[in-house]
Amino acid sequence: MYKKISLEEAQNLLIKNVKKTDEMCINILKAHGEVLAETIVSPINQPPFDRSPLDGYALIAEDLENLSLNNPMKFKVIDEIYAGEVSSKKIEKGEAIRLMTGAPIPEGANCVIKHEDVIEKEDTIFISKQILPWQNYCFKGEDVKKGDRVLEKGRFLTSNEIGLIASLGIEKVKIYRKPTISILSTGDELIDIGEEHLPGKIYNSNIYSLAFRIKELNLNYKILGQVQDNVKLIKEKIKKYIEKTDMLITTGGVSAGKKDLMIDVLKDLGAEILFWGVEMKPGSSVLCGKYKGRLILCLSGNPAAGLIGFEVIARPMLAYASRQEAIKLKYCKGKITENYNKKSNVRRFLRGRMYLEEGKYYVFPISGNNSSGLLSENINCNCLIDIPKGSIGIKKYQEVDIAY
Ligand SMILES: Nc1nc2c(c(=O)[nH]1)N[C@H]1C(S)=C(S)[C@@H](COP(=O)(O)OP(=O)(O)OC[C@H]3O[C@@H](n4cnc5c(N)ncnc54)[C@H](O)[C@@H]3O)O[C@H]1N2
Ligand code: MOO
Repeated sequence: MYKKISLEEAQNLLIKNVKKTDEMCINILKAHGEVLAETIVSPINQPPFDRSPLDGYALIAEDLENLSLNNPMKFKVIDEIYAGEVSSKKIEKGEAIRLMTGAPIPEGANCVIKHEDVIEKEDTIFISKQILPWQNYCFKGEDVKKGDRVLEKGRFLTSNEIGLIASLGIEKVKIYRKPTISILSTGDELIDIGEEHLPGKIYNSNIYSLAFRIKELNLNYKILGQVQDNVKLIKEKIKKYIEKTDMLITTGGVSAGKKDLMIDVLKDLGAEILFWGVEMKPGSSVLCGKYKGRLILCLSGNPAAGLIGFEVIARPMLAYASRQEAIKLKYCKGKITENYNKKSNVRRFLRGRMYLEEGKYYVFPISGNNSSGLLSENINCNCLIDIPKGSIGIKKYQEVDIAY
């Protein structure tokens, strides 16, 4: 018999034994939602040249020193530059160059005046508005300088980061490969959706819940389907797929029934058993082994128990292995909005719905006093209420620990 361990011990054992994924180089078109495995240092100045933020005229601001309303200053327009072009001319005293937004500011000029603020007459413009040196002037490198560290290793890549990387002309980046988690359900009673609903059989919902929960955590999943309660068949399936995945999650066959075979499967395979049983409810029936360098986490077949086990046991390890801060299990305190009378001689996770009101968290317990943990209770659930071992019940508005 194995001794049950605490949830924290189980979390730590998984983190200690999981193999982090390696780095890979990918095109930025594929990098959205990935974690950066390198620090991005800018190879260029951005913008790469001094440029105009307006459609207008570049000139020497000091040429406007004697300007007054009655004495507009006159400038000779010597060239015209569109964005994407460069002028070969240098501005001298009394000269201006017409330029469009984004065009490089020509040599000699130190400001730009807006098109709307000048009077144009053929090759001449008249200005009666004061403008200062460096006004309406965008400097080379004012966004990013060549050699700047723009993004640090470990940064999660959203559209903002990818846009910035693209602005520097970087085509490929190094990222941490996202782990793939394969999922296998065991149970003679299981049928897949689309199959005939024969007596005694139930639809395999676990595989769907887990696959899409993994997807919600921004990780890759692979559905291996379901297999009967047969040690040989389960072993064959695991052997066939284990080296094509980063880890395996199975459901079913982990408690004390005659067909709870997962312990035999792992032992027969020669897997190292990390633990069997965690001091919590639901989801205490959970087994974990390590085989061919990969974790095999065997969750309870009971849908509620398996999913809660996945959240509190597997998620911290998945956040660590994928280097995603955002998917870590988070904790806060909040006031429970109903009485919960059930005594608990073991730590218990209760599904709940938390909300924020006037800066304080409240949590409504979805699971009732005698709930056996039904799948329908997952609808509207956005957190778990963490009830400590030895609780004699919780009074309305008492403060509780919430995991989400
Ligand atoms: N003598 C004891 N019996 C049980 C104990 C115990 O301590 N002593 N613990 C009970 C608790 S609590 C749980 S939870 C379950 C855990 O059982 P398993 O994890 O071994 O899972 P199964 O027996 O295979 O299935 C449990 C339940 O869930 C249904 N199921 C299984 N797989 C799926 C699936 N993929 N999709 C939907 N539903 C599934 C299955 O038909 C069973 O009804 O053990 C208790 N017994
Ligand atoms: O381990 Mo069972 O999960 O308490 O429902």
